[in-house]
Amino acid sequence: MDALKSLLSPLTSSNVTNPIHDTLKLVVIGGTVETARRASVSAWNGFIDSFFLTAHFSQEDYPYDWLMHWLSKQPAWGRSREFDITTRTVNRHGLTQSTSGDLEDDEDDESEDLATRRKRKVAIIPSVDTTHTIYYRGHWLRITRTKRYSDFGQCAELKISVVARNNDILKRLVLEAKREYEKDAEHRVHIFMADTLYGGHWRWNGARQKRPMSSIVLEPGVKDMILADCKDFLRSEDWYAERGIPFRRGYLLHGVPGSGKTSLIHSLAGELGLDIYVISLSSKGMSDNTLANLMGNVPSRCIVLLEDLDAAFTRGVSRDEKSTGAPTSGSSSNTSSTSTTTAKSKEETDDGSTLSLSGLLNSLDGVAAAEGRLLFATTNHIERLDPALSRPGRMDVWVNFKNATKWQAEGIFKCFFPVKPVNVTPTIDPKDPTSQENLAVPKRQRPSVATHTLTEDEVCVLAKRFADAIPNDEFSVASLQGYLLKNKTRPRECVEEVSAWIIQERETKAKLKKEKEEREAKEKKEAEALAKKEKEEEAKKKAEEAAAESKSEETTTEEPKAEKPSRIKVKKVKSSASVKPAEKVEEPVSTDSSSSESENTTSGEDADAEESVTSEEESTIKEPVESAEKTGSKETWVAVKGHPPDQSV
Ligand SMILES: Nc1ncnc2c1ncn2[C@@H]1O[C@H](COP(=O)(O)OP(=O)(O)OP(=O)(O)O)[C@@H](O)[C@H]1O
Repeated sequence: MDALKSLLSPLTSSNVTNPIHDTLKLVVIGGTVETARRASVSAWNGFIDSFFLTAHFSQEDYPYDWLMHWLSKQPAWGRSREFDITTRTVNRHGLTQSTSGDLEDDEDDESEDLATRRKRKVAIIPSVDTTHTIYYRGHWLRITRTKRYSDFGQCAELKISVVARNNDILKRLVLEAKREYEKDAEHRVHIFMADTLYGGHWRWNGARQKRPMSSIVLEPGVKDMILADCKDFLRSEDWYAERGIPFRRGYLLHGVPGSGKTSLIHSLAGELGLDIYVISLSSKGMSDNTLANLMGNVPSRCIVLLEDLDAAFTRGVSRDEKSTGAPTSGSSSNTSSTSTTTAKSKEETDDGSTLSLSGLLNSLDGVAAAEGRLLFATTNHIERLDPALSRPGRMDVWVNFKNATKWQAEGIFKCFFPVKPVNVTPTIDPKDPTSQENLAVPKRQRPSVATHTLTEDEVCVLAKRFADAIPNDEFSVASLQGYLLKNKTRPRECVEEVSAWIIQERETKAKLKKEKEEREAKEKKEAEALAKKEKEEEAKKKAEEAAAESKSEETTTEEPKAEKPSRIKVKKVKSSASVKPAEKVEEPVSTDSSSSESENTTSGEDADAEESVTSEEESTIKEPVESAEKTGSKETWVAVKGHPPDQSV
């Protein structure tokens, strides 16, 4: 106490006028005030916290999305005084729809260019680490958005605090947010992509508009069959449980590219209200563990899509022949493919992908595999799949997708040119193709589909003519769609010009086929040459190794048996030379600069002959072993031949 008094005395004594003392006085007073302030703030926070209920929502889980979506619709959220402005609206937290904070450009768009640009919406999101207060059902909610760094990278978190006796208000808030989110998501399908980093997790990839089932044109009954099967499965959980059958169902969609496999899955997801979880088995870093992790972490009701199932096994052949699902096909057993595989194998194993067939099978129906999911797998090469993979229980329903039939051609034409004209702008003369082509109309006035007026009869007649012109099973639906897209505003011309298009397509196909064949032939030739070269190099290497080995044996046998006749050693050299290429024996001779001139020009066989001669000579020369050791292995070899360094010089 006395010490404190003595410290403060210079400050309190009235007769001190020294400026240093004044400064000290201020510092002490300021420090005391600040300490008091901090203490009171902390006491207040403690007091408040004892009344507040706080909930945390992590971006990694769905409630975060529901709440961000709900918040995006609150006026107070949009009026935040500290905010980020972003155009990156494709975002898991639902800012793809208009939010209360969005900036809208109200100007009428005059040009097509502007109409396109206008779609880029500017959104306002309250910035991180600031607290916002929102009034909700008689309570003030304190909301803070923070960012933290998790194992999977950056991760946002939402903290909501409310003064309340129990957590009913927070429960109501979460449920309301969930309902609103689901209502808005009704028209979209959420896509999640497998991320193989950090042991495998799901990354939200966007929400796509639902695709109506009517836009998928398949042979009659196929769509209905699949849809009915999926629906039946989803409501049969108890049935499966009663019989002890794992509640899973697999669909294998196989066939030509561009025939509608992916589109059908997208459309089914929309119809069934399920999200899609996409796994690419050939992606970098995919392993048994990663796949098991991913499969174990899908929600109970969803579609899991394994795209291009065969691709994983095409790689797998070179990765681990024992454990992959690739049956040994004719093509893979020929020389060229083997050598190509060998050449690629290093590159493929380097990416850390170690997926095996057993790993894949386990993740599909092992004990840890998720239940309640619909598994869809697509492939263009069903013949490459292992039968174990496609057996019932793993793939219960198989659907073959072929090139377009006449029936499909007619159907897709009708999809493009529906009977009723939609929102036809009166200023456009539908019969004038040039005015139809000009679709640079502002979005609000622009019809959602092509501007044409065709009666039902006209559409039927045109569709029939179009289908008649299309050969069965030659063109994919995707290529027909491409042609129709080019002519989306010219239905009549589209039909008239279809024969010319077919000829052109055939020519292009033939040209591409020829180019492909040439390329393949060239690649095969190169691969064969490479394989031959590799073989030769390998043989050469082996010969070199054997020669080196025999030489070292010779050296080691020489040391303890320095006194023995050297004929034995020579015999050894001779025997090794008889199985290896002659030049290998010659090599040490020719590189030995201290050897005689005749040695430099001697062939391998000559060398052998010479060796026997020199060794006989050598038997009469008692060479000190030490001198040979001093000059290294080559010189030792020479010494054996009777040319000790001191003699040759
Ligand atoms: N049967 C179909 N009905 C309607 N549209 C189709 C059909 N088949 C293909 N398409 C159209 O062709 C395009 C490609 O289709 P999709 O991606 O579904 O084919 P895919 O069979 O999955 O091809 P790939 O095997 O190459 O992945 C899509 O834009 C789709 O609209």
